[in-house]
Amino acid sequence: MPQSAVALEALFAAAAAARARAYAPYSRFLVGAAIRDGDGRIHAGCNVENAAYPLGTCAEAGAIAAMVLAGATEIAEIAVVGGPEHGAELLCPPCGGCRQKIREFGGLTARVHLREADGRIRTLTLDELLPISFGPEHL
Ligand SMILES: O=c1ccn([C@H]2C[C@H](O)[C@@H](CO)O2)c(=O)[nH]1
Ligand SMILES: [Zn+2]
Repeated sequence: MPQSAVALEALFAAAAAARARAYAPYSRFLVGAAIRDGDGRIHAGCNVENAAYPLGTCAEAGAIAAMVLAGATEIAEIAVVGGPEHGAELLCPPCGGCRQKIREFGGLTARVHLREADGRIRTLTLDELLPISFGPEHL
């Protein structure tokens, strides 16, 4: 079934609103992510950096934590937006660690939506972003 453009717009709007809350005083690269769970609910997160640099967390991790706190454990789709604080939005693909975190709750079929600098939306499955991956069913 083709996805409604309105529903996708709502997911990107939630990701952009989360990005506006990002705490990124060190990289000054602001990221927002929004998940639609298996029940259609949206959960968002932003990156949160730390003076002890490696302790910073990605926006996707924040959105996953919000989803789990809300009682959901299935990622149907996730939108990610990012870019420098004082500059145009850029394509912001999830880092390797975030791909694995999405894998935990989204399986191979979770859809990952990214937005190009020109506004064009690119959609990939988790399996395309993280082929031959390790997941909960291996244990
Ligand atoms: O998947 C990613 C990759 C990077 N960042 C954040 C981490 C850091 O705060 C900033 C620059 O790496 O972007 C995310 O939020 N998600
Ligand atoms: Zn990440």
